[in-house]
Amino acid sequence: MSTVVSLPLPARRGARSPVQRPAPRLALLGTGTVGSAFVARCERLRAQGMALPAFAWLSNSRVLVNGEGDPRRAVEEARAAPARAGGRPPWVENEGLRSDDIVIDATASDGVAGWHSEWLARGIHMVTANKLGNGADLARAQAIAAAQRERPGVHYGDSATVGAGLPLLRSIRELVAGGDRIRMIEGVLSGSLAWLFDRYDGSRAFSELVREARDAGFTEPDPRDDLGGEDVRRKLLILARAAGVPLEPHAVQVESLLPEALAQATPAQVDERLVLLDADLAERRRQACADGAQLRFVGRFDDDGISVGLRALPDAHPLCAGRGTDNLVAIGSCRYREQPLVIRGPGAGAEVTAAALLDDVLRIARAAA
Ligand SMILES: NC(=O)C1=CN([C@@H]2O[C@H](COP(=O)(O)OP(=O)(O)OC[C@H]3O[C@@H](n4cnc5c(N)ncnc54)[C@H](OP(=O)(O)O)[C@@H]3O)[C@@H](O)[C@H]2O)C=CC1
Ligand SMILES: N[C@@H](CC=O)C(=O)O
Repeated sequence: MSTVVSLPLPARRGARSPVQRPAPRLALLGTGTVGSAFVARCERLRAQGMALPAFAWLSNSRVLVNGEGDPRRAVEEARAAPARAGGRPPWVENEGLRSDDIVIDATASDGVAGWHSEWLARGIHMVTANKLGNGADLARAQAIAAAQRERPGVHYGDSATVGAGLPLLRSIRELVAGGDRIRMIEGVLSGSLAWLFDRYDGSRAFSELVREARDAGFTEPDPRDDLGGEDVRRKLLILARAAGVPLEPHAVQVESLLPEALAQATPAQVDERLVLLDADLAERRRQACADGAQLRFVGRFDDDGISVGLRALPDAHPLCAGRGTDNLVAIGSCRYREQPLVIRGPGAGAEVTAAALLDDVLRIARAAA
């Protein structure tokens, strides 16, 4: 067997040597469910021979750890770090990032989301699972879009923010870029609520299932963000804005599942107050069954408005077809006028979300190569 070795071509006389740009590095914010799954996936694929940028550092709200050794150990170290007393998060003063590095936001932090446009403006790419960049105040989403316009080679990877990487955002952006107009988006956009209402057959209390969904990593760090409709509000805003409709959060009518005493609970009180969900949901389920219907938490955007809430849908309704954490979303447009484009698949969980983050990282790294 012969081995072919490619030798560098001699530089042409007088030709300028290409400027050596340092290789992009990864900086991970968040070492919880999604962040640790992201590191595990990177290191698994790296061990299989995939070329991936190296980690510069990893950080949570308590500590920043150098990622240049074994990033899995760095995650363990970060997760074991003691609580930090107040003040700014550890990465703020010492992030040391340079142009072309890639920040991965695997937090649910509003403060971190406030930095997205700042990093883009500095030529640092962003990849995010955190929906508070494009799914919170319109001004913040517009600042992110403006920073991207001003730095055309700098990327904002947000596939993980809706459908945990299902090709929802991508499809909408491609339709719009092709001259289509999005007229309607309707569907089940919460993986945890999809799982809860798929499982909720009356044999177990709803609150018990919420704990299971939280422990499985399907809910937001605070499950009230799912139960109150906030998570679906954010996702619908992200989709609507991607469709070119610049909506403010208050434009979304949200029907929350949270009783007042649970909505007002401190984080430490949430677990014991989850039982307050049970009576109302048991009654809604009983009524739905009597009517030959099923409960589904649905978001809808169209020319008449944008809303989020629990619906009792006939058993045969297409939105009742999802199983487990499936998201199931219909997109109506000028092109898809008679029959909507339908996208369905798992919409929550550490593994799919970590894969979506890594897909975005790889797209950026390959574009930069
Ligand atoms: N779970 C899922 O299926 C999906 C989740 N997502 C999104 O992924 C994100 C992360 O979710 P998940 O992993 O479940 O959440 P976790 O609560 O498990 O982890 C959150 C992490 O963020 C860290 N963090 C919080 N504030 C800061 C800060 N200011 N600076 C640095 N780190 C900070 C926390 O650190 P500490 O431990 O020190 O508090 C923790 O490590 C969320 O935005 C969620 O919406 C998106 C799609 C699907
Ligand atoms: N909590 C979210 C996780 C993914 O975005 C959900 O339930 O869908």
